[in-house]
Amino acid sequence: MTLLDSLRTPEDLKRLPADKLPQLAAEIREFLVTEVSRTGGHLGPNLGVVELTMALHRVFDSPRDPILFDTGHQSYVHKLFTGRQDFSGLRTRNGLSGYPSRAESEHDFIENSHASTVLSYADGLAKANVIQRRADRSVVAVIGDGALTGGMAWEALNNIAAGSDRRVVIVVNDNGRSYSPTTGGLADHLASLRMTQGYEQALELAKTALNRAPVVGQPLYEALHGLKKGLKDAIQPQMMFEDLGLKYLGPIDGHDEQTVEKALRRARDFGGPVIVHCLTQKGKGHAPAENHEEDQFHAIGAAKPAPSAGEKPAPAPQKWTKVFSEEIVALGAERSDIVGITAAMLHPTGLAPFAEAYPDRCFDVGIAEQHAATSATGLAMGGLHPVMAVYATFLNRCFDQVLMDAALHRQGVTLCLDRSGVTGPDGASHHGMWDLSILQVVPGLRLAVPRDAPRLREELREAVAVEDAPTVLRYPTGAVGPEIEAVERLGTMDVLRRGARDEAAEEDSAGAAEDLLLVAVGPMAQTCCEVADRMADQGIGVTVVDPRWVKPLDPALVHEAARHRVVAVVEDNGRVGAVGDAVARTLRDADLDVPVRTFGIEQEFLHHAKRDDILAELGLTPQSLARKLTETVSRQAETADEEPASK
Ligand SMILES: Cc1ncc(C[n+]2csc(CCOP(=O)(O)OP(=O)(O)O)c2C)c(N)n1
Ligand SMILES: CC(=O)[C@@H](O)[C@H](O)COP(=O)(O)O
Ligand SMILES: [Mg+2]
Repeated sequence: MTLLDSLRTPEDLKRLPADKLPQLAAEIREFLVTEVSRTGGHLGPNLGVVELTMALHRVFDSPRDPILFDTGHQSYVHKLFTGRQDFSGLRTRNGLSGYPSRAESEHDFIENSHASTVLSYADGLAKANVIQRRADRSVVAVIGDGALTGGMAWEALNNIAAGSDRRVVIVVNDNGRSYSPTTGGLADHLASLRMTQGYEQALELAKTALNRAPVVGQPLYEALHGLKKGLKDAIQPQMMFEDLGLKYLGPIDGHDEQTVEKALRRARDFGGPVIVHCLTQKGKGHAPAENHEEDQFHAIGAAKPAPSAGEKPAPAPQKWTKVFSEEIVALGAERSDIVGITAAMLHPTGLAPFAEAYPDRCFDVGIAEQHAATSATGLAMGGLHPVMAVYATFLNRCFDQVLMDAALHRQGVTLCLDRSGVTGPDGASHHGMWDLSILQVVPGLRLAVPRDAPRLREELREAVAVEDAPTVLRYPTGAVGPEIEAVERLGTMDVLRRGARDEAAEEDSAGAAEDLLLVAVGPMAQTCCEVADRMADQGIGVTVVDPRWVKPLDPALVHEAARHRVVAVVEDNGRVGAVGDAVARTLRDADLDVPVRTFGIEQEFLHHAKRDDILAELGLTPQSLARKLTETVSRQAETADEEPASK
């Protein structure tokens, strides 16, 4: 049995003799590399917090002292110490979440994987401890250097610093990276603090050497120490955290478990807000991760089965991100006013090639989507056309900036939302299921949902041509589907299939020449064409249209709807207030009394599982949609033949 096998609770860890901890750390790293390489997940961040998490659970008494993780992608080791060592189903249906999960353990608190929130939770929990006379308890918040570039973190620090009687231990897990090296003035300051660790070590060496030197040694060491203080002040003009009124401990080696324990005990016993600045390395102990320049194995995919002997590996499918990446580089060559903005996700959003081609025209603002959106508005006011690439779920973070900065000022800012719709293994706070709803209320904003690669290219070009309103494109994770050519374009809307109802069918009393108008939103076009084919086999006439721009909808949609018995809208977004509701409202406003059925994601928080499995569970498959719509059309046909038209 390994040491890791013997651990079921944090108490088991506390009982381990210190001299066993290096062996335990090695076992944990071997476990993480083996398991996460197979399942996929955040290998690099978790390899970087092995000793740190050991020390946390040996010093504090979780969950009495909550141990909180910002973003939560680095909580695998915490899970190992709190009774969860079966990683076989990590990030899959019914398997362990890749983030803390309150359903999994009392030791878990924050499930939201949106960065920079942990200090606010800690502030609240610490205030609750004081009010409820639990002031002897500590609240521990682990925040990465990347998450520390998010504005919320500084809002929280401002409040935490004001509570000298509140036991908040802030552990800065500083590995110098988000995905890429962390950017900005704060990152530089942290880097300069990291430098002092070098000074400390050098000084320790000097002190040891000098102490051996008779007589002259001690005074010389004092002089060196004074020099170091001067140097420190020179290099770090302001110890920012201490100026905020926060006790600062560090920087310390986050991989020296005993040093971390010692610092955490000091912090715990301080009795007020303390920052413990730990220097760590993402991917620590696994050379392929340590040496991975792009992101040190921040998030790796599940191992793919090796091709059988003689079998040629299938060509990698074209991904949505790659299509965007290529087109924005092409646009950058054609238009010198186009600039790129990322919130610490240069590679994952596909902006890296643009940044490589045009380094002066691409800005990584850190994990700061709110700043990104308003800075983009400033760039537009300054005569440029910014293209801001973010994951769809993180658009939520900057909704007010899109509304009251970009849209209110009618500025030509283009947002490209990757990972829209159901994403899958990252769970509830990562599914991009909100944007088609929340953006409906932004006056003047234009919203496109490309169905395939040519339409992404085409609609991106249409978007950057708009200079008096924000424009948005959204596309899903993973591989792009087959290209679907239109049979007709009506305004901005594409007709993909005309109903194939048998010729004998006359227009019914309601004037409907066709049975069903199927409005396919973006990539759901492939599913909807399959639905049309299935229903055609039942003799049901289905017209499939792709609006391309779902805001504003083209008036041609109303004319098409008037020729059909039923209208249905299928989208990969929460149903409430999304395109389906927009279509229904538009038809009502046109006094068109045609029934509208909307299909999408029920307005609930979705668990983690594979994207296709979740879409199937939601009924967003050709089989399920065809069955439901056949029933609807049949019912409507009976009703229409019984009642006079009211159109
Ligand atoms: C608001 C928000 N934007 C972007 C992301 C995507 N994201 C996940 S982890 C990460 C980097 C986090 O860096 P850091 O806080 O330093 O943690 P580390 O991975 O280095 O441990 C980013 C940008 C996110 N989770 N939340
Ligand atoms: C934690 C986080 O927000 C990201 O690391 C996310 O897990 C990446 O998702 P993709 O794998 O889709 O890029
Ligand atoms: Mg980091």
